[in-house]
Amino acid sequence: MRVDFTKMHGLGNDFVILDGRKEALPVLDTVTAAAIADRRKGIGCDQLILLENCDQGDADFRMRIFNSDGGEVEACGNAARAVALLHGVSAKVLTDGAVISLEPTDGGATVDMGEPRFDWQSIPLDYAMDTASMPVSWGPLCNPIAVNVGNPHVIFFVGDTDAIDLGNIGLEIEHDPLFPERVNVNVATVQSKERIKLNVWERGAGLTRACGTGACATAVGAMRRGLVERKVMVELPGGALQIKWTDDNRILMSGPATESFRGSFEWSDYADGE
Ligand SMILES: N[C@H](CCC[C@H](N)C(=O)O)C(=O)O
Repeated sequence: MRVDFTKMHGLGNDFVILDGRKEALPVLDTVTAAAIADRRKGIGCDQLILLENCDQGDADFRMRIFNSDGGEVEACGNAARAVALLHGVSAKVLTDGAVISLEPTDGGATVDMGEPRFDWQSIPLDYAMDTASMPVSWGPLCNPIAVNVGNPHVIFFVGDTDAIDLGNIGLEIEHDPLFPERVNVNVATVQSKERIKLNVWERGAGLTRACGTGACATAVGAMRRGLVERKVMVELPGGALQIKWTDDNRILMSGPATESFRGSFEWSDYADGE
């Protein structure tokens, strides 16, 4: 079966988007997702995004998210903006993490990512702990905050995020038994009450040029510690996102999204054993 795709990115965090809403696609399993996402033998992307029809409540459609390791996860902020641009009009989208609201803007989108969760069971952690100031450390990284913004994040605030070799320490923290569903690792520097500099090691994808949910989690974590205002710019290697934590406890993320190209592939070239 020949399948069409759209290649997109949000600040360099890139996606292959498959739209199964008009024509049902074959079942997408972990092995096939990883093969399509593979940058050497596949099309290559940080996350594979699958759009599907859904009859759930007020959602217009469903967005499924597969990291480049093939694992299906709950949330992807940059992909949400890309899907908003692709869809072209406002929409409510069902994800495994929450029903999110997409609002296309000129060259990007604003996404209501829902409410943050801070209790240790919602991150989740393996045992009870104060998620606002965790008494743990890995090398130079210590005393993080943990937030779930649909997916799990741990955030370290340091003096200079670029001085931390996240490519070396990220994998160890991602797979630490403290995080039973693994974790996205954020290392941030608060530059002012309105600006944060951030690098992210993503669960199931490694270092990426940007991480929308990481920007959301880091901004809310910094706000929770009183380090920044409730509207901040988060500067990632690929560019900046505006994050706002509203008075009614919603996280609003605004930023660009870009369509790179469109193409098609033979499903059997990537499916396992088909
Ligand atoms: N690696 C993340 C999913 C993608 C998040 C990131 N690409 C974003 O823009 O939010 C996870 O496993 O939770």
